Amino acid sequence: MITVKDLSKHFGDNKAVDTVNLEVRKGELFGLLGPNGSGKTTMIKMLTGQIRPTAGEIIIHGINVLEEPLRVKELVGIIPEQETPPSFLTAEEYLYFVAKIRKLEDFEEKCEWWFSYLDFAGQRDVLCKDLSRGTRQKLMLAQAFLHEPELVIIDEPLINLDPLMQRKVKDFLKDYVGKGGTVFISTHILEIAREICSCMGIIYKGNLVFSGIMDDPAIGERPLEDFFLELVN
Ligand SMILES: Nc1ncnc2c1ncn2[C@@H]1O[C@H](COP(=O)(O)OP(=O)(O)OP(=O)(O)O)[C@@H](O)[C@H]1O
Repeated sequence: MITVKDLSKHFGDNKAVDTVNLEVRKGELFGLLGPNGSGKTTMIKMLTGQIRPTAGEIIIHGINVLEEPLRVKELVGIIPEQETPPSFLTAEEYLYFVAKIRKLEDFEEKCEWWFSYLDFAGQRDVLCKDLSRGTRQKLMLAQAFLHEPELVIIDEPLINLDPLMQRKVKDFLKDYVGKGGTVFISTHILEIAREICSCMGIIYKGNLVFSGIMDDPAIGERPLEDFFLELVN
């Protein structure tokens, strides 16, 4: 589903991402882990066509992201880091707007499902600028999954959500990949990865220092935190 070859992004002398190679297969819930400033968001920005790499190649669903960014954006659901929906639309207007762009026909039913599942129907008529941060994140999750894309890429999926909503989103993500979807998340919260991801990559100082399944023999019986700290210290 995602193939990354020799991918780099340098900001001057800062090698934010440096010659990363990565494969994410269909049906995986892949977690990109790493300490602050290690290159997670830079990776996601390149995967989603928000910034151009310094070097390397990204193929998503057989499409070259650099050559056909719009085709990739049509196929993929995206939640960028700390993204906020347009301030001048209400929550419902925003979802309907996204549904129109995605050319969905039965969108009212789908929007209703999201309002109900994430329990924010009461805020549907509130302008996005006046929504709480958690409700904005619910809206961003709804818009990313509305067209049921084959791949969803999310920078910090559970940010600003309370424990109940975190539980619901985790269950939803596991269910989504169980039905054949693919989800790529970045997080610096190891417990999230341990709980929901089938595979993970660990990035440190721009280098991918580990990539494998969650019960990879290299991790063994150690707590994930110990394994992580050995790699990033
Ligand atoms: N637009 C930019 N210009 C210059 N440097 C940048 C830019 N964006 C990111 N960087 C640098 O690239 C490195 C990686 O940053 P990035 O945001 O990808 O890390 P991260 O792993 O997502 O961190 P965090 O967990 O703190 O969000 C950092 O050193 C950061 O300062």
